[in-house]
Amino acid sequence: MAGGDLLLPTHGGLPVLARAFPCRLRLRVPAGRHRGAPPLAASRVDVANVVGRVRSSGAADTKRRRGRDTEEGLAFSKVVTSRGRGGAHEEDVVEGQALEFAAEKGGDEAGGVDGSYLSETRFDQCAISPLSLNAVKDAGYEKMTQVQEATLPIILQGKDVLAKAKTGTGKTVAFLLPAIEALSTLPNSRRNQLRPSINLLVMCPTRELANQVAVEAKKLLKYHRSLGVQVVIGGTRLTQEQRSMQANPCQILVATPGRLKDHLENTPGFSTRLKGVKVLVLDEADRLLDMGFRRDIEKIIASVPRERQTLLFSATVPEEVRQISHIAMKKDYKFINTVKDGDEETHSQVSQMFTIAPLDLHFSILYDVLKKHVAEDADYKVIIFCTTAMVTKLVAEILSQLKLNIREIHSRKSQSARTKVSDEFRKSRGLILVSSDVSARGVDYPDVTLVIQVGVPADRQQYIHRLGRTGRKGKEGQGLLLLAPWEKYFLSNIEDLSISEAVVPSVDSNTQTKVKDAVRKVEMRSKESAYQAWLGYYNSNKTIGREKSRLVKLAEEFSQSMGLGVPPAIPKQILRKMGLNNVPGLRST
Ligand SMILES: Nc1ncnc2c1ncn2[C@@H]1O[C@H](COP(=O)(O)OP(=O)(O)OP(=O)(O)O)[C@@H](O)[C@H]1O
Repeated sequence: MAGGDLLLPTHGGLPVLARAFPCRLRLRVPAGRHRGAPPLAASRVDVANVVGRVRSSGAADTKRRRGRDTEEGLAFSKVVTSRGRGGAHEEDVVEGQALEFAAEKGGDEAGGVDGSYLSETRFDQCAISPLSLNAVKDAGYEKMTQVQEATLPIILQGKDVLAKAKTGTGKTVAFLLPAIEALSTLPNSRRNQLRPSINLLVMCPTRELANQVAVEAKKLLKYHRSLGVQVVIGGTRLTQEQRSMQANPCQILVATPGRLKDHLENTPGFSTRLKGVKVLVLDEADRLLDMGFRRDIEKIIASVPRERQTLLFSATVPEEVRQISHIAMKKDYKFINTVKDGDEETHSQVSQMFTIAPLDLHFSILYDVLKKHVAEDADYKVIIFCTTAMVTKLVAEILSQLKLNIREIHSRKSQSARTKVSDEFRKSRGLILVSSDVSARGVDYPDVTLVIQVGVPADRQQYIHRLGRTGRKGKEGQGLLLLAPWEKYFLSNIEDLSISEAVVPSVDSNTQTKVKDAVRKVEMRSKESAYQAWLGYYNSNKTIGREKSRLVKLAEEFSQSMGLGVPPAIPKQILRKMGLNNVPGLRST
């Protein structure tokens, strides 16, 4: 950074970004863009003392959906133009009834800076069983969160519900608790069979999230001795899961779509067990209903009884998800939106910044920001999101060479390694997790201090969910989006969020040399894989992948940033799969 000064509003703000950027920043305040804040009196303030908020307005109208194979660098994305945001009221016309619950500011609760995620209603004021109530107490929950308060009575009535609530505000308990209540009233005979029916099926897009949901379910089941929970997520041999389901069949199943489909097709008696489903939950519903998972989900829905209760939960519910929610829910479902009309989908206590810098500076900037953050906050806990599994691996290797305390998680790691890293990161501080989108949604790592997104996220939703790994339960957090100049177009998708520009840090030559050395030490194979994955990811990006000759030039820039004079060659069949077999400038093997 040019050692610049910070132009800040003087009306307040959080001293949080100082940790990520203890150097001085220049915030760009777009003219006439702030809303709902007192007039901004810009003054020069050291960023180490205070960071202000800058609000922008305008609605993003372009939403993207992507396939789940981005991890392999073979993603596809489809641009869908919605009718605009804040559509809760329009949506009444489509189907279902929209209910809005204003999340007004509350006091400072549960250790957070913003208690607004909690309601004033205590669990013991609700019509839930003493068994559940005791478990809720043991879990340390006293008041309900806003989304729990808003959805519980309606779910207990047996209604289908589509619920939207910001990240980290307790949606898991919101669907699990009433679903468990519904199960606990089923006649005992159903539960005592040798191979009992599955009565509650929870679908999650990732293995980590499925495991986490099962852990939360176990907490709530503590006193419901006759109810059990099981997870089927893949990553282990199918036979192993089959054996454990046979040895200890449970009424609650948490699953990822691919593996559930495998069991439907290959596990004797499994489809019969699914005929007992009373409640179906799609956690991260918009993700499960997008093109990457849609087919599997449709098949799963066709395998459970039509007469059931369905609950769809997410922090983001784009218009197109409302349009297709009839795939899963009854016509008279309730849409419960706890994000107040006009409020942002992200948390106000999370400061968001973006930086636009040439690709060849990204590793140095990343190191610089991390070094400063680590030095400022002994309790640091950082997640860095990268575009693909292989780019994640590369970034983790570079940062490890630089002696930072790095862990790595993505789809190419074994499930046991993923679980180990995930458990460690949940419990620890002083760690940096470099991750692909396997950690983007739902995973609840407490006290993450900073989320960095390197490269353009798949879509607006993914940006919001990744950012949502920090600032959970009303706590402070920071987010940084690091883009190359040609990725700047993405900002129009998030221009309604409170995100401000930070100028490019001026990384000193010592740091640059150190980073170059670290990059040089990384194995060639990692670089080759990262290059291939990078090309696949951006090739499938509707904006960047449109012009192939430009894409090839940008990929060359990426390969140079890894210190390679000549971009690596790519196997012919992979180039063909990407539709890049005859593009000049690409080398093939
Ligand atoms: N009533 C409550 N009081 C205090 N803490 C709660 C309460 N309900 C849930 N929590 C805790 O809040 C945290 C966030 O919950 P959860 O992971 O369900 O959030 P979420 O809304 O599903 O987030 P995401 O959108 O990222 O999936 C968890 O640690 C959970 O244990």
